[in-house]
Amino acid sequence: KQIRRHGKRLRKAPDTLPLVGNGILFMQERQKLFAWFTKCERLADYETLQVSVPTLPPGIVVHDPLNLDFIFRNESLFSKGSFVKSRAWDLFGHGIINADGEAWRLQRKAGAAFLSTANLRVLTDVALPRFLGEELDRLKRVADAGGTVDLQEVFHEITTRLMGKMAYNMDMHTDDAFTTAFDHASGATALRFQNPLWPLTELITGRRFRRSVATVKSFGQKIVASAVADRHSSQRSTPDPKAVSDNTADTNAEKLDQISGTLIHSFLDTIPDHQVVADAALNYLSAGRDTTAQALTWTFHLLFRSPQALSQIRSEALAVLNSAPDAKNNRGNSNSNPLARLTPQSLPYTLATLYESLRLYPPIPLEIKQLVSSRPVTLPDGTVLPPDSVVVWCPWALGRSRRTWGPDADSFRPERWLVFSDSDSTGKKKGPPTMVQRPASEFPVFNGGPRSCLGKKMAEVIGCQVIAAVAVGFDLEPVDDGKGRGERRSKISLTLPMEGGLPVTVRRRT
Ligand code: HEM
Repeated sequence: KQIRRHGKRLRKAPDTLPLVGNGILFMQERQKLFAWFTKCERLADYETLQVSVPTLPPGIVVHDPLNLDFIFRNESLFSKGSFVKSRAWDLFGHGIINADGEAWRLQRKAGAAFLSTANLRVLTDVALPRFLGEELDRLKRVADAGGTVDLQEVFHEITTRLMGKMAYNMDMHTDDAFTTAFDHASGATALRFQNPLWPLTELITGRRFRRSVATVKSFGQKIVASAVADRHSSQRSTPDPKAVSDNTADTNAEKLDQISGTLIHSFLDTIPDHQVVADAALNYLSAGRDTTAQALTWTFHLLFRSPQALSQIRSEALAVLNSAPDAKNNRGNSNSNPLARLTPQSLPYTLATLYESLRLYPPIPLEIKQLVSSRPVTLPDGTVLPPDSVVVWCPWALGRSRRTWGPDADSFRPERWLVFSDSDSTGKKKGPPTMVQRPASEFPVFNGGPRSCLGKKMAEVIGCQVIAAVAVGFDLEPVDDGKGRGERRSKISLTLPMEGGLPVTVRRRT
């Protein structure tokens, strides 16, 4: 079907071939696909382009922020649809990433309670300093032995342990069978979106995928069984976050224990079917841990090539660590770990660095929605979409848009995220900077509208504390494996893992 704007056919995306349309192009490896989306964005200058693949519904690639804003605001029209759900079903099942309606609402509500301000405070003050501290000790041991370590794996271990303890009250690690199985299943699911013949292909190559999904699902059941056992032993229901924030006399360990398992217990309180609870748990685990660990990995990849930014992060963090603890925020009580003072509020340059890295390397680099309406819908630019149309946007390409970000869109420049409200008579900037706020339609890295990411604040907290602590504590040097400091690739996945990890040598800083 031809899609039209103001009565005229939409321009086709570049490299569209007769008969096969963009079918062969979409099967390219993902780095080439990202480059192609970037090329589309630059050619289109915000214009909506048509894409087509034989046997699939008609599709468009969206670039205009006005269109994206409309899509976010009309979430009930532009949802996952059968196009996304059928491909993601095996891995995500009834979980929030795939769910609509009541099932989605319940999981979103439970997630919002889990990510409450009080819980994030325990994350900043207790849980993160504990698990980050253990990984910092590991880095020290590697440094003393003169060895190397995969930084991506270090970050993954921190986010896995955090989510494991806080959400499920479980001791989780990255070297388990679940992680390997999930990585494989995520890659195979991503391939389903690129290959229109996936049901046939999987008849031949799908065995490992099915095994991986089975391992993932059985891990979901293990999470549920552990929470049910927890309930029986302690007669526990959903922990009350207020009890934590109100009682400053509690020790840190008590605070963490009180909130541990908040998420899974609130699922068990509200969702009767344990299979749905297991899917919900697995979805949150993948949404929370992989994205954040990958964001940290790409941030350090960028910092290795920008010594000036790295040194600014170190100065900022040292100034915070060397200043008097902030009694008002209770960051200086005897319970507090100094790492707890490394927060997004105290580290504006570090937060800007995280955002700049997310702009260039968005952990969810491609988004696909489907028009679920029995009637055509007109986008703000006049594009008339027939029912079932597939709508695609590429945060990877939109983050590199020169029209949105300026001629230096390809450059890593954290300063672009900071504004100084005050400058002296010589024009020198005074006072602390504030973060530039970009609408989700221009910076869709955390999605927008009612289904925007629930964990943005959690990601900011983890990002700032980890980046600052690692930068202050260590000199890291990427291992010269032929790739050195050059461009790195992402391996096939629904998210953006760095292919081959980020191996580094480690030296302690005094
Ligand atoms: C840098 C880190 C992160 C990035 C870039 C990110 C990005 C996103 C994006 C793009 C979506 C929409 C995906 C879709 O189309 O379905 C999303 C959804 C979601 N994210 Fe995040 N995320 C991050 C970290 C987190 C964390 C730490 C959590 C905490 C558990 C989290 C929880 C969720 C949840 C629950 C959803 C589903 C929301 C819904 O469908 O209502 N995310 N995230």
